[in-house]
Amino acid sequence: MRPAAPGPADEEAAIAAAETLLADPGHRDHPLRAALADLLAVHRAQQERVERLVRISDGYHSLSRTHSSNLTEKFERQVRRLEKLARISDLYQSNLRELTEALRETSLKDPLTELGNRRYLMDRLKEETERARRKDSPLCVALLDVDHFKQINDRHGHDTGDQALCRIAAAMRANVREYDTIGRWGGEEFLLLFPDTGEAEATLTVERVREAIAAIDLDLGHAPPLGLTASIGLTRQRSGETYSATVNRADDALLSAKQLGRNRSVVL
Ligand SMILES: Nc1nc2c(ncn2[C@@H]2O[C@H](COP(=O)(O)OP(=O)(O)OP(=O)(O)O)[C@@H](O)[C@H]2O)c(=O)[nH]1
Repeated sequence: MRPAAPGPADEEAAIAAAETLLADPGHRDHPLRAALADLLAVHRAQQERVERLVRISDGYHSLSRTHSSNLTEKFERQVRRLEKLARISDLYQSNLRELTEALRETSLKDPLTELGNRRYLMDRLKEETERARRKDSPLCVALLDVDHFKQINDRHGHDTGDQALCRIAAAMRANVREYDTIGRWGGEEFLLLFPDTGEAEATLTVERVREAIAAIDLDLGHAPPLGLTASIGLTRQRSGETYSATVNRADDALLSAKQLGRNRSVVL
């Protein structure tokens, strides 16, 4: 069996024993005393060197621990800052999208009647003309003009005129299909666009709209209710023609309706 390796307690006991021997005046002239003193000195120097190395190594470890925890904190701070920036940028972009959409809607809407405005109608006319051509399907266009509207303004005031326009817009909205387009062409004139619709069906629709307008009684409060009428010109787009040519023919039909006595529709 091998003897167990000496531990720190053995080392301390050996040093104490050596020191006792060296301090004993009885061993002053012993031939091995000088060698024992040298050995003890060498041991102490080595012990000191080891302790210094341990201190340096401990210092280095604690320094590197501090350094790496500083780096981790710095990294986490940067990540938090980036996350905040990403959130701000997302919010900014969604606000910008909403604003752009609101601006686009406003630029295409008539503020009084809340129907599409002339710019919107031009876009729709263009799109529907192209679609009708692609699909070889019928497209009808009508122009509607309120009768004697100037008189309404002159006799009852501009606000009553505005109210009349809103009621007419509502009557139009209530009497067309979901995929028809209606909008304010300008002043007291409106445009109706009937995709995938032949002349006969479109005539029925514009007549329904005209009757609904004729049934409006505008409450004036102080005077008997005010009746309204409108004249309508309707046409079907011809093969290969531009939408402005179609609108011009609808305008001619509207003029005829006015000339024939108003409150009627004419198809050209
Ligand atoms: N209240 C109001 N009036 C408007 C608006 N836009 C246009 N008008 C008026 O509409 C009137 C149109 O008059 P005219 O073009 O002479 O037509 P009309 O009196 O309807 O006559 P006919 O079309 O021949 O039956 C003008 O007095 C315009 O000032 C609006 O937004 N509100």
